[in-house]
Amino acid sequence: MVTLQLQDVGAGYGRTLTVAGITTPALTGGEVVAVIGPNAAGKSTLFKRMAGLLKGPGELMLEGLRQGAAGIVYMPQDTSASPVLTVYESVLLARKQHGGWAVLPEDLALIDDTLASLGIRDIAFRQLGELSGGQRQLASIAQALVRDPDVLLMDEPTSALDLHRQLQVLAFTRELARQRGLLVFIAIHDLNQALRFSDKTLVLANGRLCASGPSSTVISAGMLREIYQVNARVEPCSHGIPQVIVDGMAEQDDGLQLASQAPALRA
Ligand SMILES: Nc1ncnc2c1ncn2[C@@H]1O[C@H](COP(=O)(O)OP(=O)(O)OP(=O)(O)O)[C@@H](O)[C@H]1O
Repeated sequence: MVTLQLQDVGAGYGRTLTVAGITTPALTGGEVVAVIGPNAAGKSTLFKRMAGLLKGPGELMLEGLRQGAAGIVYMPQDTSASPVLTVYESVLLARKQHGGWAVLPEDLALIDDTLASLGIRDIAFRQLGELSGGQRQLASIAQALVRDPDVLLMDEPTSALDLHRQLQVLAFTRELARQRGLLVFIAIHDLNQALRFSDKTLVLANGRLCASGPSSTVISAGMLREIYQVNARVEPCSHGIPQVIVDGMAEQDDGLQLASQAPALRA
C-alpha cells in the first residue's frame, strides 16, 4: 500500500517560496485527503510541487508504489487536452501515456467502465471543444482516473459540476481509493463535500499548513472563524454527517485574528 509523507516541503515561482515548511503526517493508500484553504493559499502550488512540476526544498517520502502504475498523477484545475479530440480519444491517450501505446482489451474495458461510472458515455464521441464546462471537467476526471495512479492529486475537480454530479464523482473517486488503494488528494472549496467524502483534511493559509487531521475534527467552528473569517457551526445532517452552517461573516473588530497572524491550529 502506498504511503506518502511530506517533510518540510516548499515551492514557489521566483526567488521567494509561495508554500513553505509543509510537514504532514504519513498518509496511506485508500484515504481521501481534502486540501482546503482560502484563495491563493497555495493549494495548487503544493500539488505542482508534489507532482514534480515545481522544484523546491523538502522531501516527499513516498513508499509502496505498485510496479507498472503511474505514481503521482496531477489533475490540474484547467483542462489542457486538445479541443479537437473526442472525450474517448482524450481518455485513451491519457491511459496510454504510461506503459506503451498498444491498446489492450482491458484498456478499452477500463475506459468504458470509467465513462459509465462518471455518467458520460453519451458524450464519448463528442469533441472536447464543443462541451460545456462541467462536461469538460468530467472528461478531465476520466483522463486522470484511467492513468492508474498510486497518488492522485485532483485540483478542484468538482468546481464546475452540478450537485448530483459532485456527489457522483466524489463517491466514485472515494470508492476507487478504497478498492485500488489509491491515495487521493482533493483541493476543494466546498467544505461540506470535504466533510462528506474525505477522511483527512489539510488546511493551508498563506502558504503554510495550519491544521491536519481527521476532517470532522479539523473542519470546526474555530477553524472556519480563524482561516475563513466566517461565523459558522458544524452540525450533523439527517444522515449524521457533519455539515457547515454559515451564519455570516465574522466582524473584523470583534477580536478576530487574521489567518496570517494566527498561530498554527493542530488537530
Ligand atoms: N505561475 C505563477 N507564477 C507566479 N505566481 C503564481 C503562479 N501561480 C500561482 N501563483 C501565485 O501563488 C499563490 C498561490 O497560488 P495557488 O494557485 O497555489 O493558490 P490556491 O490555494 O490553489 O488558490 P485558489 O483556491 O484560488 O485556486 C498566489 O498568490 C498566486 O498568485
